[in-house]
Amino acid sequence: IVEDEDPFVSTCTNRFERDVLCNSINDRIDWTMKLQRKDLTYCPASCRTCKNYDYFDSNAADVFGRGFYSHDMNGTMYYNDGDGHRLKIHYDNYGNLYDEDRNPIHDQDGNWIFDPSLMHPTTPYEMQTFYESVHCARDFGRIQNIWKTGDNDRMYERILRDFSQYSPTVLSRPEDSDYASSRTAKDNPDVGVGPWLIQLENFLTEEECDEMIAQTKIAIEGDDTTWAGIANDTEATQMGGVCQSTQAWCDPDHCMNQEILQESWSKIEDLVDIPFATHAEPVHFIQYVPGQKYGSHTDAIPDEYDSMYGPRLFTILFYLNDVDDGNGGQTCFPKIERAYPDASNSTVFQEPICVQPKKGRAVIWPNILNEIPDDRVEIPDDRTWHEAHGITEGYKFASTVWYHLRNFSYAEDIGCTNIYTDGGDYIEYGYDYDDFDDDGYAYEGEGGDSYDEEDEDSNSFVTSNYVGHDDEFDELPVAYT
Ligand SMILES: O=C(O)CCC(=O)C(=O)O
Ligand SMILES: [Fe+2]
Repeated sequence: IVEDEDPFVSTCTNRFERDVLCNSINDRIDWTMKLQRKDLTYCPASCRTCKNYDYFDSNAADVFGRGFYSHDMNGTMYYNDGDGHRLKIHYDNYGNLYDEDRNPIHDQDGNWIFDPSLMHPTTPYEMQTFYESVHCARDFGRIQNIWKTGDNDRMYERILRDFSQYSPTVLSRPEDSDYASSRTAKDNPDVGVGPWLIQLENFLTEEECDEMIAQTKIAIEGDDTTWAGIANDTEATQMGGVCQSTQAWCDPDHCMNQEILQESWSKIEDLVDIPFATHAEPVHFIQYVPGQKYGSHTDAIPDEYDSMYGPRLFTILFYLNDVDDGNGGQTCFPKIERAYPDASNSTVFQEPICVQPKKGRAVIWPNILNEIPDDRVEIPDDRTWHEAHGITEGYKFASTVWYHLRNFSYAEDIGCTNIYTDGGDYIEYGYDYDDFDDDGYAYEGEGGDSYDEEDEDSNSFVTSNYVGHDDEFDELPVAYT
């Protein structure tokens, strides 16, 4: 039973929500502990969330055959038998109903009354879905957005104004920004029009870059990969071949705590003016060897939009080593419009904007639009799709910092970021029925062997982040004149 002092519970004033709903969830959590999810010892995030799970409002005459059941505001369930009797009732994991003395309740045909809407999820997949939808639902009342409409533009403008030490270059900017008024696509064909895209030089020091490379290698090669969502070549193939690099997340307990990297984190926090510890995802590392590339994709993950921690506001990509011009490795933005008038004043399109990897260089771009309607419905910015060209020799090391609209570390603390924190497990447990046996238990071992296109809809992380389609390139940008 939950404790009143629990801050999560105190927001749930209705005993029904607290005791009936929360206990029913807790019952189920036990036997899914093998999934290594955090135990749910408190009420779902808020009463608002609980209300979505108000099973008991309906008149259930059709289930009972006669009479109906109901609940009072204290959360006690009643069976109204149609003969004027109102009995307290209970139910079990299978939705079977019991009277106050825990005897089965039968309908007039002698069948034990059962309500499927009360049935507990039976497979880890169902459990996981239920757990996440209730426990990890967005809580509008208590979890605030860190940005409002306009903050997106303001950040890039502030970077241009206040961070000359990084020699910022504008690769693209909104048509109507203050900055744009002095430069248009016409008089500066190199500048893209649409989303912000800013390049910064020497943002990370040599030492910081080397440390990140060292940490990337530890995450990829070492045993200590507790927080490493490694997507290797084999899995890349399963992901539709888009992401053919080796990737890992910086372990919050080790990698993120490295002394030398504290300076990097604080520089990033100064740059974007949003708390790093709360709103940034643990840093993501990428290693490329010849033959590997990263196909066109967006860093915006649709399923995150309604999540507790919200979408990725922007991406800061850091290059950790130099890659010579001729050796590939560029990050390109094929959808950003870049145009200039030719002799006859009609519009000519240029090649996509590309950035060459250079040690310490950073590029920053938005993943959501400047407008945040109602301060709650965020819109992904589809213009910042990007791809990384393959390299022809050596290595390319890069890292990405993703900031979220809402508090990521809070969501992490209460077990609501498992698509990240379980790392490689997201494939093993990746919402994939095929990974569970008939009794609903996850198969031992590697898992992830059954990922295929059909699973896309049910596997939010893998598909929405990594699976892009080459025909994205077929859309010509809209002319800008
Ligand atoms: O390596 C690059 O240039 C791009 C990496 C990237 O797009 C990502 O990590 O999401
Ligand atoms: Fe990306």
